[in-house]
Amino acid sequence: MTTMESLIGLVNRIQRACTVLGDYGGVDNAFSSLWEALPSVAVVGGQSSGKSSVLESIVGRDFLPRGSGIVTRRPLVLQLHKTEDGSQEYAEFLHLPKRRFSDFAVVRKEIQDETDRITGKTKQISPLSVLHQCYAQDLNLCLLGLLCFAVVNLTLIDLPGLTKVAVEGQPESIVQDIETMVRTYVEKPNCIILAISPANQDIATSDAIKLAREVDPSGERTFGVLTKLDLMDKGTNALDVLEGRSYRLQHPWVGIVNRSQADINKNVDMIVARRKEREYFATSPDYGHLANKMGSEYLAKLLSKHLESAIRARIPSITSLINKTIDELESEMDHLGRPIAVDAGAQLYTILELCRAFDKVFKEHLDGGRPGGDRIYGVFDNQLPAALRKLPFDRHLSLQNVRRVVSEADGYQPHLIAPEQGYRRLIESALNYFRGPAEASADAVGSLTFCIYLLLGPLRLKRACQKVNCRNSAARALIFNMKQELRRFPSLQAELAAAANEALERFREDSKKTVLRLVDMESSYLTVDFFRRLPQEVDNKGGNPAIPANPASSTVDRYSEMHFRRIGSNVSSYVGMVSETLRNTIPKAVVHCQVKEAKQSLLNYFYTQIGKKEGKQLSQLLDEDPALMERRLQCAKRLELYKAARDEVDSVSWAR
Ligand SMILES: Nc1nc2c(ncn2[C@@H]2O[C@H](COP(=O)(O)OP(=O)(O)OP(=O)(O)O)[C@@H](O)[C@H]2O)c(=O)[nH]1
Repeated sequence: MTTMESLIGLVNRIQRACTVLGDYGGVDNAFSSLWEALPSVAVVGGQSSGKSSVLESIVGRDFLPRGSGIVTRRPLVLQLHKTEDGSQEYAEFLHLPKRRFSDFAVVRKEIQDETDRITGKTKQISPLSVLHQCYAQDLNLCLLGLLCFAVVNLTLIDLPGLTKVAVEGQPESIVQDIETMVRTYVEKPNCIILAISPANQDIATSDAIKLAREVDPSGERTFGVLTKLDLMDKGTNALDVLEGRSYRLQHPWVGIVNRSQADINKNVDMIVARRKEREYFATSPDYGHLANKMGSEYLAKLLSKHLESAIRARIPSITSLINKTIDELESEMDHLGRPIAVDAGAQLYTILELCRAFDKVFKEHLDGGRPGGDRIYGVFDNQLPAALRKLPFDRHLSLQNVRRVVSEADGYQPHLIAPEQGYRRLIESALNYFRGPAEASADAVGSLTFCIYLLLGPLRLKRACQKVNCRNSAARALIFNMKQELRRFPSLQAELAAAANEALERFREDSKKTVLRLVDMESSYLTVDFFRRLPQEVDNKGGNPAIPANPASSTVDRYSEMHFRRIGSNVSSYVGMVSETLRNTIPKAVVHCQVKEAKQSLLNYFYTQIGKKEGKQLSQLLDEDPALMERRLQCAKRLELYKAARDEVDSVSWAR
């Protein structure tokens, strides 16, 4: 295969891919228009100027509806392909993908029918294009010899003719509508314009030239084609135009003689028509000297050369466009996640993977770098000490209460030396107050649940991601991916949330029991040392408490106010000591029972829950949203096409 042929194949395949993908020009598409990077040829001109006839000549096949009045009512996108030697020629339509037409008369009928289907049998026009592909055996030896120079497989676009007035059956806006539609094709910088003007009209009135000049002021991509040379008034000729004197174009004008309406009616075939055209120029007294630069064959050759250089010039931008699209598609595929496996083993694997990812992110919440863990510390550092400080020991150890409790404990026989029972009762009832804050700490560490919400709450995705330390972009990506993955499977997500909450609830209960036990332990055995070290009763007359009092003198004051105050203050320091201990041990117990446990066994818990499920239940957990599945399929299809296009670009050798 020559370089040019690979290039041609590439262009055609990419164009076909674009059309299939809906990346066709004019359609606003996220994948930006690859189509626009590829050259094509559009015929533009007034109504009945001979556009379809010119196009047919280039193709070398009779397949387009031609005639007087408005014939072309929809843009026709035509791609020419070369088939393998020996295989039959055929045509295909995008709207009939499986059908091959080998009779070109039927092709013409199908174009007409398809146009009628869209526009009705009216004189209305439609901007929807008909994609038509023509597969010819060997374009160089094409039936009529017409394409003998046309080595490039052309993509050609036949457009409705420009008009000046709306005729019966057409809306007033039609003139503007046609112009707008034609403009959308020809204003693209990749569009090579065949500006068709009939020679039997003054070139100054040419709609084609007018429009071409507007969209291509430099004339780089405009080819002036003068049709109907044979219909000029006797004694006149078009030499001024053809030799560039009337209106100069960047590329030379090409004169054409197409089949007349009479020829069409008589079914004059293309071989005959081309021969007649050649004879016309060869024998024309006016154009004889230009004969080798006139006619359909020459036009095709000119176009081929131009197209080749246009394609070459565009290759770099096509490559980068393809690569950009592939990148976009790949990152979208990453977000959409892998397709779900069908067999139970792989499904289980997917689920367990997600559980693992969930567990990992959850741990990161606890260990730092993510919100959640800090809340737990907040409980230990603020909430617990504040609650401990607020306990009503002042009231409990008021003189009045101490006296009452001690007296009640003494019963009928007041204590002799120290109110042992009274102390115990006072301390025990004071210690009871610790139960509240202890339990509350275990509850507050329900922040673990908050972490679960951060992870699983469907609406919190953005917020959770925002909360993640901005500097830590890898962590942000991890949580985003995991949430994105989980989001695919609402049932699994719900199941995970339920399992996590259930596990955390169990850990919380356990932690509550443990902290209460800590408090109970404090009441079960009092620190003897504390009491041993207590100074003995001192003389209430202002004696130094550090100096042991004389027991004989102190008995005098045993039931005095000072005595009870001292008891209260001793109990208070004991309780203070316990409070200090609990302030340190409650966090340990909570972390041990809840946080550590959650970190260690949440995953196991998931595994046990999931392990109980049967095959069918597993697939129910992976009940992905159908819209997402569809989106992934589309993406994958596009990706495949674009990758194939990239491979083709890569495989084209640019050596001439
Ligand atoms: N004698 C002669 N007739 C021509 C020539 N070119 C086109 N015609 C006739 O002009 C009429 C219109 O030709 P088409 O090829 O259908 O023109 P068109 O511009 O595609 O028309 P619309 O699609 O309707 O705008 C037909 O009857 C053709 O036979 C030519 O060079 N010489």
